[in-house]
Amino acid sequence: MTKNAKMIQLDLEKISLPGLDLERPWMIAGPCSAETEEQVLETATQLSEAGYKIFRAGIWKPRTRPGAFEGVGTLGLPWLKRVKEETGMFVGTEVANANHVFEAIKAGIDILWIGARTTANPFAVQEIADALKGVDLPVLVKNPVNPDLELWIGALERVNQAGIKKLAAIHRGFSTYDKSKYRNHPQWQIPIELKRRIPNLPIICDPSHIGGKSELIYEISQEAMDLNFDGLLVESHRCPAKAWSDASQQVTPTELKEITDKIVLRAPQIGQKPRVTLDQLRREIDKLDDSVLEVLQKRMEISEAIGIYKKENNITILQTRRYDEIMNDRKERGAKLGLSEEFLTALFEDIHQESVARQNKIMNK
Ligand SMILES: O=C(O)C(=O)C[C@]1(C(=O)O)C=C[C@@H](O)C=C1
Repeated sequence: MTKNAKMIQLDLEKISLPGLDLERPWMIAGPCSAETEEQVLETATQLSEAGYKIFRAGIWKPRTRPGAFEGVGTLGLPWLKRVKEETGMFVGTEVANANHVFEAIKAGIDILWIGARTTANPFAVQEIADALKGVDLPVLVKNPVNPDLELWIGALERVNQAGIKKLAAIHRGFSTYDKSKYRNHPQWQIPIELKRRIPNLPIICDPSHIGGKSELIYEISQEAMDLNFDGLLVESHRCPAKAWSDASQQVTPTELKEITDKIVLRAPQIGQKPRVTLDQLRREIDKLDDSVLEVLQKRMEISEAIGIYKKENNITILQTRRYDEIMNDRKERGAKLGLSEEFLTALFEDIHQESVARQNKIMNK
């Protein structure tokens, strides 16, 4: 990701729903999938009683493997209509093709979103964008499954160019092959960079898909709020254990209420008073970062010297045993300093990659 990449201009309007003042954090809650009319209505009623105003339910579910529950399809749309009529909630669902868009609009759905697997496919996004021409609904675009910010921005641009101005992004984390505590790694730097490049674009976090487990929803939601996200899209089911899809990441409406009540909302702007100390702290960080840069530059110089030695002596660039030794030692010593293993792994992986790249240049000069 290039940090000095251009700012993106989107023609955006504040997201609004008739009669609803969207306050931070906007909450969109409901089951992963609409399963039965009764399950939809009961979950919505419980959520509405807990104070939530926007209901979500998946009608069309792209599943990884065939044979899994793929959603009830258009059969579920009248159930969402009943949710609107009986609870007064607004309703939202995911669309993955033009037909879904037409059906959802016909059924009076208030909010549409594009899922991660769809965002990864520009043809599919363009088809949806074309189907949305002339529509004035809020549309949310999830990040693509792979950590590709340009692809995410491209999807937002396609929808915006179709005339959708009530646009927001949903951060649902990124697929990884590595084992981690997350189902989809948050890679917070990507939504942060999105916010930097399109400052007026609201971003909602989907802690259910990032965490993959109900126990992680609170900490991910809190982190999103501390990063000044605008809202949360959370999966909630009347009985998570019996859910037909994503059972482990759903919470009951009561549990969701406990989670949201615990979230601390911090001010997005820095006030006048703490400014002095904040400025001082920032100067200290500036000085420390100078030292970090100097150390990195010195390390790369040494790496280049090793590169010359390797070239002259016909030795391969990659030395896995040494790399392993470095990783284990830095993680062990870093842990004693209170630095997380995840952070150190990513840091030393990046350093090693840059070091290898420099030696590669020398080798092949
Ligand atoms: O020790 C070496 O051989 C180096 O070139 C240094 C270094 C590193 O940057 O840490 C780089 C490449 C190797 O795979 C292992 C380690």
